[in-house]
Amino acid sequence: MSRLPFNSLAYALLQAARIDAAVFAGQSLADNLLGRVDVVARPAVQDLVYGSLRAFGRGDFFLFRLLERPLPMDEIRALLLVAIYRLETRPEATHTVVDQAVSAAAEIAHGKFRGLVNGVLRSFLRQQEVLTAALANDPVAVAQHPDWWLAQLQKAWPDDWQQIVAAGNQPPPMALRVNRRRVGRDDYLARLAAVDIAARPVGEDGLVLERPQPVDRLPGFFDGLVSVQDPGAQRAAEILAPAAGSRVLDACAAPGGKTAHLLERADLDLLALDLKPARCRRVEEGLGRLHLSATVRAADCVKLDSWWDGAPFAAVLADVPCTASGVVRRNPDAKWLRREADIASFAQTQARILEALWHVLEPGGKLLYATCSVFPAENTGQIRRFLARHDAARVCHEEQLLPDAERDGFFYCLLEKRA
Ligand SMILES: C[S@@+](CC[C@H](N)C(=O)[O-])C[C@H]1O[C@@H](n2cnc3c(N)ncnc32)[C@H](O)[C@@H]1O
Repeated sequence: MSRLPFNSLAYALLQAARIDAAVFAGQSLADNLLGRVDVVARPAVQDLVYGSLRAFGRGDFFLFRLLERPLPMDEIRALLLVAIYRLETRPEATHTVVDQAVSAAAEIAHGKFRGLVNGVLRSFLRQQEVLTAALANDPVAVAQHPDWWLAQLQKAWPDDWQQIVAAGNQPPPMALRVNRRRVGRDDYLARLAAVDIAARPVGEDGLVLERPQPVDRLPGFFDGLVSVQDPGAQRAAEILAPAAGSRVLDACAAPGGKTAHLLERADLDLLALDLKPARCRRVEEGLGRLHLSATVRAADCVKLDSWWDGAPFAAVLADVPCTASGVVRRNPDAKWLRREADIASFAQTQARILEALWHVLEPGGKLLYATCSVFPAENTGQIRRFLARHDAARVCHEEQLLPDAERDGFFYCLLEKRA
């Protein structure tokens, strides 16, 4: 238990350091690590965690030069990274930040490292200009992505890799999907304007907000008028666009953003599967808020015997698990936790899922393969290998979205099974 007041910077720094340390130990932010933080401090902690992890390559560069010997404690290293991030991004009242970091250090390992934290942060402030100039020669520190990741991007996207990296280092934009069953997009824009929230249309149902907002500020959110969803993710329902009344499978559905979008656009006989029961509950909660309905089941979509009744589907969405290399700004931990070999391992899993789902698609039916990755082995490479195995498969549409100020990075390939 910490004795620090929940609204103090010291508490926020301490909690952010503990979460960063958990990430360095292999845990994912997706495991709701922020849930353990007092709700008063959560926005501040979230900013420190996401910001320091996005900038980890930079912070690590500084620490390597500031420390005389490696640190024995990951929580202290994380505290220094978080404090340096804060000092760099909000350079006012730097001495207060140092003092608050020292108070946070008092809560770790019986306060043994208070002097070290004080000394390292004060050296950082003294040497900040020189260290920042030196950073220009270190590609990992400048790009804030691991070297193998940069090499993959440079090979796949020789003209665009810098844009991809820059987008990955920014805080993500916040976008909404207007529930067209309940409200028109122009009407909803007017409702937002009435509460001083500026937004612009994107795609068929989307709105990008000028500034992120807590969902309780969004008119009608709890009544299902809108959902938070990236415009890149909204392309799935736009591309698959199953006809009203058709039998549709969403095979990797949780947390259910694309399931809901499909149902907002047409009345469907939709089966939503996900491997994990807890994640299936999130699909159900989302559908409940939006007043939509589908059959939701926890199942491994590859094991057809466990869930398939033998009746084929007219449309299948295969939004497969992937490296998430197109959405690093939303999961800044992922780029540091992943290893290069994960690309091949995801590609194998994806191939197994694609193979199984092809089997349940009716002749003449359409399957949309989707990833939120920018690595070709999971995208065009995957499809090329699939086409080599299946003569009846035809590509109707393919698109690779690269992350930018408006959208996350996604890949889509719409395949038709020739009758
Ligand atoms: C990219 S996410 C899906 C996002 C979702 N379509 C949405 O738009 O909200 C991939 C999901 O696939 C699930 N998954 C992974 N392997 C699976 C399998 N073999 N069968 C069913 N679901 C699987 C994961 O639990 C995860 O929830």
